[in-house]
Amino acid sequence: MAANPVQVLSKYTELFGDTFRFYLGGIKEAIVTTNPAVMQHVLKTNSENYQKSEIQVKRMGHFLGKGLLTTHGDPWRTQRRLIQKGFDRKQLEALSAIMQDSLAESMLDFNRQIQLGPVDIYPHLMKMTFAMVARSLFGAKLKDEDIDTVSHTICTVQEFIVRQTIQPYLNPWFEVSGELRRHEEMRTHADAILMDYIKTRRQQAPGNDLLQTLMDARYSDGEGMSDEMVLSESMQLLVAGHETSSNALSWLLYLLSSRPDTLERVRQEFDSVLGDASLSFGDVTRLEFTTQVIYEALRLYPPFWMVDRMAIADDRVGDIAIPQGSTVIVFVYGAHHTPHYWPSPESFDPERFLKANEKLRTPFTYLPFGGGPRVCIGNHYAMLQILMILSELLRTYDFQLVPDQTIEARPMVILRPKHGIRMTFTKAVAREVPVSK
Ligand code: HEM
Repeated sequence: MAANPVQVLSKYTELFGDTFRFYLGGIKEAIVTTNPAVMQHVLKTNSENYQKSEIQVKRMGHFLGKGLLTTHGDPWRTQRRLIQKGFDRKQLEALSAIMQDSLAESMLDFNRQIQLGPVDIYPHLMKMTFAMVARSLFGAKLKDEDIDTVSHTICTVQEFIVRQTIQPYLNPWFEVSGELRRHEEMRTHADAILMDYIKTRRQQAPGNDLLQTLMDARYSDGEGMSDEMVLSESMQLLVAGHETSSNALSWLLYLLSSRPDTLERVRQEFDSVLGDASLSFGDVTRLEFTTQVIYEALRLYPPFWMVDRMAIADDRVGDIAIPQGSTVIVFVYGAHHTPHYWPSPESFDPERFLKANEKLRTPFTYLPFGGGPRVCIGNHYAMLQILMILSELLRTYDFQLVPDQTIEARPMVILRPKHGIRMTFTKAVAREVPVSK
């Protein structure tokens, strides 16, 4: 189970049906479900009865303070309403320029790396997406070395939180050995870097970035967020946004590398919609086929392979009792691979996401971004980011998977490629494209 929970839970789903119980560590009751009605009930219809899991609230809260990821009830609702504005259509239009500038810089670095030989795309894409999210938050002037420090801190602290959670018996040791303190100090250092940008911005002209949205937001009493709150929410957006889009992009490139026909159709769509121009938010709805391809990649490899909740009070869905204190595991990967809802679930078929098929789909069978009121706040941003990076990579390079490597998913918090995904990039063969969009 610890080595590969996705494999074990998929097998149990086959054996015991779409909703079954087991006991975590022999004591704590967990209900695993791929049943759309149960998932909808827990995430949406009766979401008030469910809180986020301990890992998010207690352990992440210790390092990240209070914010979207780590709060419930009214405090969460208030913050969500304010922050939502940062991801609306108008703001995403405005962010497109910052995102493109960040991408141009990342592509220079990527180009240097691929000249040296085959690369594992995962860390490179993570660097690209992290820089993009960081600059969308703190603006174009965010320095490279600060991005590196904050990114390193977030990765290290997140791994530490996972260790604290899956090996809870080591927690006393983490305290006495100084490991906990060392990670707290890293976080304090990263905080100080970002706080400097916040304080400086308070004295400067407004920017077009998410930091500005956070600073301009007003509670119902007319007060704005404190600097500490702005910092906490920024850090939580960085945590939530840093490994998800890069993960999706890695699996997407992997899938495309062995499907030349699909790849060619994607390239043709980029050519006809963008010409030789860069992608911005307004182009997204016109990239219909590429969006279907991304959705299908997110179905096969959902970065969050599960979403968990804890029941505050006894509850019931149909004949399934959910006792107070039990954990419900919404098994997203399992739901995405259920033959009943997804015929030949292991095969790659973007046509499943044709607009005409949308209405035929059972609600809550496709949950890459979660569902209900806590659905991913960055979902449109993520799609924009994936399309932007994909369009630049395909415009610049041809790519091949390095032969004889084992590609395997390792489901930790995120569905990472266990041994990486090694690819060779070469200059793209020149194509005839319209001059501009
Ligand atoms: C392909 C990329 C992404 C995927 C698959 C993804 C997936 C998810 C999922 C499944 C949830 C719900 C978790 C739950 O209900 O417990 C979530 C929440 C969240 N995501 Fe994303 N995400 C992505 C990108 C992003 C990005 C780029 C950002 C920010 C820039 C972001 C920010 C957040 C935040 C703040 C939440 C918590 C929302 C709340 O509780 O109100 N995500 N994401």
